[in-house]
Amino acid sequence: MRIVDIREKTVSIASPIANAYIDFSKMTCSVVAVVTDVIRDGKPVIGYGFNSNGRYGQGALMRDRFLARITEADPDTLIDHENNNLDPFAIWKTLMTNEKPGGHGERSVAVGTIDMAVWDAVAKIEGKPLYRLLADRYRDGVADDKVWVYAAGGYYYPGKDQTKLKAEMQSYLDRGYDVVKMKIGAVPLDEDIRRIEAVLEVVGDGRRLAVDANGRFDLKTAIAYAEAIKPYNLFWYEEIGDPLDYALQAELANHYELPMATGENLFSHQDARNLLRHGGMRPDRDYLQFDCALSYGLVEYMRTLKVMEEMGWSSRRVVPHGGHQMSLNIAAGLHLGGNESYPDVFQPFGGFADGIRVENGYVGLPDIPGVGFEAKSALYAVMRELGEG
Ligand SMILES: O=C([O-])CC(=O)C(=O)O
Ligand SMILES: [Mg+2]
Repeated sequence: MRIVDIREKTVSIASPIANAYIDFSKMTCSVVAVVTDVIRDGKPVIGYGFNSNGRYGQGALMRDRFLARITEADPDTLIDHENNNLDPFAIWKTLMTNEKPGGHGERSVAVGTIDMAVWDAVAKIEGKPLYRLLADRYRDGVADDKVWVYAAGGYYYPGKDQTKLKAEMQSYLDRGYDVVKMKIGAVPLDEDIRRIEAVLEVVGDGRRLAVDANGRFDLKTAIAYAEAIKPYNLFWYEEIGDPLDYALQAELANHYELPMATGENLFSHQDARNLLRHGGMRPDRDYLQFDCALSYGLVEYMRTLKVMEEMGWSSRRVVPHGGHQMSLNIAAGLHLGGNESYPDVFQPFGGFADGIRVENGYVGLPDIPGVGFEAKSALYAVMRELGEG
């Protein structure tokens, strides 16, 4: 058994949307196909991955160094002999050969994307949905059969008035979501408050609305927003200041007792540990949003979950960023608290399997081998073109 080829391509996920920090007018994403010599149903098993959103495609790093490390390795060193399968941990170690510690940036995205494709292949070789494989291997066979998801959107874009914002949020509720999320921080505070109040007219209760500042605020602005939104009792207040400013995050706990969320721009278990050590995050109410696709993949994610456990955090406090099926599998298989969902943005990468409806805020997973990409036809068309083309 061996990996015979790894292919990558960069695709556009550009759109006119903007958060408080960036617009997505030039956003790209990498798609990876790991082609194996294992035959299932008469065809070679191909694992697929993509790099979530928010960081650009990583083709250059993959082509320059990561892909060759795998294709040049002795295939036998990449095999899990006990399970007669590929070994994602050995593959990860090979990918990270001669990489110094620290400075977890773009390479974590390149590795996270390849790792997703490897796990997809592993689950396909084993003939199980990935969440089932994860539960069987790491959680005594107990998987969640559905995952809590919230609808993320509420972006800024040209010409978007409150009528459109309200219609967007109403459409999420109509599609079965209980909690929605909107962007804040790109306009003055009083204007954001009017936007929040407009959305509250739709969702009814602050506990059904989360807000995301995308790391925009300095401490003074962060506190001003905290004071202003407190009366609404929102679901969470997300990524308030710079993702690496743990002191700012810690100070906010002195000004805002309600739930906060952060972590989507922390890309390693060491960074996650620093957040938990120094960021004042509260395990009884706050949420962590690490995204495996951006942060060295599931192999590293397991280390992050271990760090959390050692520091007294339940895995149920993690609701990953990224709205992708990989995190949905991790959520169901490793017992996270839920997953983000992008019902409308970042298509065809956002969203879950075709034909599985969200009901009362929960979504099920397709019963097919792998991550489930084949059950999302528009996404699978992009992947298949790379893997089989
Ligand atoms: O706008 C983005 O970059 C995405 C984001 O923060 C989120 O989904 O939480
Ligand atoms: Mg966010």
